[in-house]
Amino acid sequence: MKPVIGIPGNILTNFSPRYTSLPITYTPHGFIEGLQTAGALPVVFPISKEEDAKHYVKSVDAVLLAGGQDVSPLTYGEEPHIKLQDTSLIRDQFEIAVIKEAWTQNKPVLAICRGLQIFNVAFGGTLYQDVSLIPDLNLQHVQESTPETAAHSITIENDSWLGQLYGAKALVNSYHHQAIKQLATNLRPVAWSNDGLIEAFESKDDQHITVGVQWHPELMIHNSEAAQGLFNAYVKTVRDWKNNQD
Ligand SMILES: NCCCC(=O)O
Repeated sequence: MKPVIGIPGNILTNFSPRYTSLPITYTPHGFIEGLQTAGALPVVFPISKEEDAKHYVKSVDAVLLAGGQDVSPLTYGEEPHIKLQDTSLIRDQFEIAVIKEAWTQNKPVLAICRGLQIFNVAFGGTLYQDVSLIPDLNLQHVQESTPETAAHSITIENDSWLGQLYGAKALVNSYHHQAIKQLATNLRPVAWSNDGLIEAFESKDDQHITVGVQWHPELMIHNSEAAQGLFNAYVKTVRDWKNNQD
């Protein structure tokens, strides 16, 4: 059986000047294609009431958290900095409910870019609202080159899921202006950029399968075996985990 992977979606309100009153529920296609190529069945969860999160999570084998808007600082007790960009509090609230349910139901989670950031916030972590607020920042984290191009290197913990996949070093693209400040206590950092930003985390305990990455593998799947390899490895992990549950 192919594993079913739920992706909390987003709402596009301005997809066409002719249809301004026709909001569209969507997720970027790279996440769909990466999972389908890896042998999974992706489904999109529409932004919904928080109490519905448990039903959505129960209906799938695993979750993928996609990229998108900035996480609202109201979710981690801060006021909006002047450099904060577009936010969606209803998306944040539903995704936090999905994340907590996935943790409670012990379902694997792959969290990408904003997904990594909101997973961290869901369990009490905080964010830099803009990378310019980070002391000693010296890398381009919003790359000027095209998205399928790797922009900087990361150093990876050997003793981690990502380390098993990539080894001690990898090249990644970079499209984020927010970043992890305080990491949630149930997570451990497993990859860093050369200027010290957390580029990936995993769960601290052995019971939960959680992988968060700050880069965008879904934008590199046509150009990088390593990028599609992340989706392949995640789907294999979900399939193995599912077989162990049966
Ligand atoms: N907008 C939130 C995810 C990417 C970023 O940090 O810019």
